[in-house]
Amino acid sequence: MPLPLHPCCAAVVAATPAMATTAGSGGTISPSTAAAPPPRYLGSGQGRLRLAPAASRRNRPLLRCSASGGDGPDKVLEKRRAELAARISSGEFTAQGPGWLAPVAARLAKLGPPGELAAGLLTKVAGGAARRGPGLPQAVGSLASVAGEAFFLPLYDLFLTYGGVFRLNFGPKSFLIVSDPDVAKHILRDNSKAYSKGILAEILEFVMGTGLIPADGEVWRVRRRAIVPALHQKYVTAMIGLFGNASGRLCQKLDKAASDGEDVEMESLFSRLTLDVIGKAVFNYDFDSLSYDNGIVEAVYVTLREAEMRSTSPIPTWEIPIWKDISPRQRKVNEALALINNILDELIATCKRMVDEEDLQFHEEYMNEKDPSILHFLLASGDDVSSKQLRDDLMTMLIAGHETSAAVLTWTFYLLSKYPNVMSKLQAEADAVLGDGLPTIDDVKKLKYTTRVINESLRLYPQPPVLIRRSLEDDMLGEYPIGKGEDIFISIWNLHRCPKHWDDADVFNPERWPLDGPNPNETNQKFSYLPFGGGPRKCVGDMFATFETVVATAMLVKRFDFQMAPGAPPVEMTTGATIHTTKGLNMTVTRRIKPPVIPNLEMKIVSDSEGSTSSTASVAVSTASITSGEGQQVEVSTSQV
Ligand code: HEM
Repeated sequence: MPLPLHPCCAAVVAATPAMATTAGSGGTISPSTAAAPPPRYLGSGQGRLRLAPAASRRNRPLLRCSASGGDGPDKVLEKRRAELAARISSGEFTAQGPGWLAPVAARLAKLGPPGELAAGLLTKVAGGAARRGPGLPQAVGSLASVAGEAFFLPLYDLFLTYGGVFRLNFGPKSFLIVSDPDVAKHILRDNSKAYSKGILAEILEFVMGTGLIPADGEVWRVRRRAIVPALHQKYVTAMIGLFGNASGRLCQKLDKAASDGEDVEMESLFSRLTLDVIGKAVFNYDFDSLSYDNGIVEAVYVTLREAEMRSTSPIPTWEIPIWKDISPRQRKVNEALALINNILDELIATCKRMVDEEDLQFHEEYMNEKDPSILHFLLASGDDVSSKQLRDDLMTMLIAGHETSAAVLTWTFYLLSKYPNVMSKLQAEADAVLGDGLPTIDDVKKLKYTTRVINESLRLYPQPPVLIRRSLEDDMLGEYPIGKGEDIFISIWNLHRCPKHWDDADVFNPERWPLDGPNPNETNQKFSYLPFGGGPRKCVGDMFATFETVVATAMLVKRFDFQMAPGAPPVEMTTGATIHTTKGLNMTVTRRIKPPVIPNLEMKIVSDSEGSTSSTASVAVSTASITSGEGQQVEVSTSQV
């Protein structure tokens, strides 16, 4: 999920010409340019991930837009929207038929009456071929018309103009863009059998094979039934220790950076954190990427970046017969895949031996204490599956559970740096709930505000921002008939920012979710909020991912203050399966200062009958305040002794 990697957007990006925008700190929109080399950050030298955001991503053919600068995301989006809205209302995007049709028909019409007749016929035939339902609103896009935008941003503006279902024509390609909650529910839940993963499955085949995300039909049904039980309550609860351990290792790294006065690039650190977690959780492999780089970590990233590249490349060079064997890039990818597959095969073999030697009593909440991984559960359950399918499933979960959680943490910390009042509430909760040891399940249940922060971060930055489907038969989307073979993008970004559904849709406001209310999900939000999808193909790792991100966030904010590093490049978005930054999330991390205890002594002199004196002090620890994030005064403690 572009990265098509997770469940979704590969196709969006593949099908949509690469576009780029950067908004600088002043909130202006300008074509993206390579920035000056960023300052030195922890992880920027030796030991930095090869996917290093700063250098290598700058040249990647990804879609970009800005999320930041001093103005914060809201102002940038507002300004950009105003500009695009003006262009939309000028008719720039409005199409009467498929995008390519209008210019061709116009040229034919210039040829006189026979040409006019041909133009009329062409419009009729092509209109039918494009399966336009009556009145289905249409927009036409081109590289030039939306240059400088990330693909989901123009989709938002077009949604405001053309409505919850419209057709977007890009050259000869055409997509249906869905931003209406009822239509999303219809596709994802009520009539889900009539839709497949379409282009997504094609692009991810090289890495996920027929793993759960790209799989369709019977393969998907069988694998889903085998895998879902593995993520039972006891397993997810046991994982909390793993989340705490990995987050503790990250804290140590940050502690060192704080001592050394080095800024840190948080996006790649979050990527390492979630890689370490998912490796252990899915197949009991310790990547230990937070401690050092090794060949396998490198191989995982080569593979991830390749999937990302394929999702954004207009020409599928990897399918050209000779090229794919001689291209150094493809050779590297093949080597990386071979390495990962070998390791997975070894892990499967080791786990099989463990299961064989075990005095096995399999039951619903079965879990091996030494190896609680999903792989162990699957083998112990007697899952009758080929090694290739098992490998595909493990690889799929590795990718699905890694990039998404890392992206959620990245954008959460970005938002926290912009909203210091939220940060201080979060820190107050972490102080109150967490002790010095690792968090327990009871702690996690008490971290209600932290959970709301994650819920709200996922609303503003859904990972992935778009889901992909293809219609397998004729259907009705609301009032519009559609044909078989339509490629559909369900824009979670649009649903999550729809001004009709959300007050102050662009504002990060965890308070919109009451602490004592239910955890927001697609059902109680009527498909206006679907961070984990919905219907039968809903994410299998939703609870896992929520606990993981809650534990990491609480542990980090309890120990450190986070601010954007001075002089750091503005935070810009690139879109793949998840939303990445283009140049990393460069932050200054400082150990939190414990509030000074200021005794408020009211001395009373007391004389006893023998004339000696003593003093009693009623001591009140007064409220201390420290300066947080962006200069805001934060109340940190009040207590009576
Ligand atoms: C915050 C982190 C995560 C987010 C935001 C997220 C989001 C999603 C979404 C939106 C879908 C639906 C895709 C679609 O309908 O096309 C999905 C599917 C899936 N996710 Fe996640 N996910 C996360 C973490 C995880 C984790 C940790 C795992 C594994 C342990 C995981 C495994 C999967 C799988 C296997 C599917 C495919 C399910 C199917 O098609 O039956 N995800 N995820």
